[in-house]
Amino acid sequence: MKERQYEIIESRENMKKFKVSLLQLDIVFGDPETNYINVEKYIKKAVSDKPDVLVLPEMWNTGYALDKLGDIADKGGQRTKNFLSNLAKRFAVNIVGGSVATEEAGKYYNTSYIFGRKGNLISQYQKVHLFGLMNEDDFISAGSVQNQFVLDDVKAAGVICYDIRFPEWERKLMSKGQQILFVSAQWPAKRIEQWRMLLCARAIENQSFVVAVNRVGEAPKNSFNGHSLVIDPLGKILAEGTTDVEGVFTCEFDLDDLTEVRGSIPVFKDRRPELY
Ligand SMILES: O=C(O)CCC(=O)C(=O)O
Repeated sequence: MKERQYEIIESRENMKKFKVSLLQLDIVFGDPETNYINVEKYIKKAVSDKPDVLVLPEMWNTGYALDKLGDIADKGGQRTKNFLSNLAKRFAVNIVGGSVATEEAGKYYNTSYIFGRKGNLISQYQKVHLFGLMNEDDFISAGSVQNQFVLDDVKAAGVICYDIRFPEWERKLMSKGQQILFVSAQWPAKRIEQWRMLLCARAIENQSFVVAVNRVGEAPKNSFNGHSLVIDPLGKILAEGTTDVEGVFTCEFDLDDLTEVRGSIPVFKDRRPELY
């Protein structure tokens, strides 16, 4: 697999910067050993950009090898938690750990772990909306808990892939002043235009930055072509991984932009939740 260092599409001076590194990786189907090695390699590469946070894709330990979960799901998420905690601490970087297949008390989950710069577990989340088209609901149990967290002093929330088709869920997550929505995905190439549009809509309606990582590469039933995105609160794409080779791209944005956008069109204040 070739590697590509992505370009920063937009970076301005003199702003309250927040820097994100997106790891738009390939995932080897049903092969956690190879995937942990590859993720570590790309985390080491990404930290040279000195990001505030690293973001990983969905189900990066196993891919959607759902019928093998009995052998390859991470029991209690222990391996992944140790792995991400050590790397977060070693490089003093926040990590939005995408998601991994985990086993908890005989059930399987699509689980995300968020770590702070000291290697501390900040939040964990089990995917709430399971994707029947890829038979996820036949193998995986749904979570029911929100994923809101603070990275340094930045308020954020996280969801996984199919969750972005449920704007009610993102609205709920983003309604307490969250500034960034993180999304980790394995979103197939054939619906990539929907991915782009849904994410821009989530950014506009929640007046927040969206940082979304999608994988590249092939799985037995699907092809993936990245198009990881960083989107500003007006829905403008700041960075996009438009190539289907794996790599890291890093983007900086100005959190102060939120104040202006939220001040000029105060949608959270103007909502009529009593009607809907
Ligand atoms: O909603 C879609 O089109 C893709 C969702 C998906 O691939 C997933 O949730 O894993």
